[in-house]
Amino acid sequence: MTHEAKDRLIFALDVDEFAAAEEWVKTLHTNVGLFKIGKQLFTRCGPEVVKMVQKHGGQVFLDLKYHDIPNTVAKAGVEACRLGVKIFNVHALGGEEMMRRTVAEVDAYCAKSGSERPLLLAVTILTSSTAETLRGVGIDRPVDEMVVRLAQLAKTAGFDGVVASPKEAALIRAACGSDFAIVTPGVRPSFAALDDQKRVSTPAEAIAAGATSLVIGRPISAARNPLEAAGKILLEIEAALAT
Ligand SMILES: O=C(O)c1cc(=O)[nH]c(=O)n1[C@@H]1O[C@H](COP(=O)(O)O)[C@@H](O)[C@H]1O
Repeated sequence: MTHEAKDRLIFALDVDEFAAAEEWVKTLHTNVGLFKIGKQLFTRCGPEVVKMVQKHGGQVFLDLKYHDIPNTVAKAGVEACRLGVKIFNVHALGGEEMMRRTVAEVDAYCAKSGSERPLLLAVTILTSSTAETLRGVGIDRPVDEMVVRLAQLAKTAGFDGVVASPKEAALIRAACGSDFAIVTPGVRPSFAALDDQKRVSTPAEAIAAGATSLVIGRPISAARNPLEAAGKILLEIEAALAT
């Protein structure tokens, strides 16, 4: 496998125990470059679990989806830098000022400390949401319009990319240009179940639409042979990159 494909595969460590997380990292690190630590695992285990992934040679996507007043999110972002994570994210719905302040404080911290600057991603509209979900919170716009609008806002604020459904990757690529990262969850290889995801694509479709990395959890963790499932996904990513 080339590093190219492996570094585009992000495994969602959606487990509640340190030992289970470590087992996954040991099992998958040959086929997976980045491990996503989300709210469940981080709330249970804290920064120690970030260090554990790094100790095994994996890189960390800290998926805490910050959404708060600008000062609070910017300061949380600096703490994410201090942990040495490769990627962290916020909700684009937190607004332009929240994102701008975060970029400014992260840049200042990294310049001063000499640490590598993480990739800053903004979540657009969650892949579990539909037009009905948006209407329920008073947003009467179509999902794809909101996604593009939030992606453009993130780019204007200085963010490196977005988290979005692969269904909207092509629209984001067209609106935000070629050097903007598009990280897509909601990816389901043909061998996997949909679970609670609603707007999904296969790995090949996601890459062809312009996704730069894929976040995949249950299609790997629920597979009979998870390492083999990750390997099949890598092959699909490689084939899509070659076309
Ligand atoms: O930010 C995310 O990672 C994320 C955003 C989104 O819109 N949808 C989404 O599913 N996710 C995350 O991506 C992962 C998807 O996991 P699976 O559905 O098991 O592949 C979960 O950890 C979600 O929290």
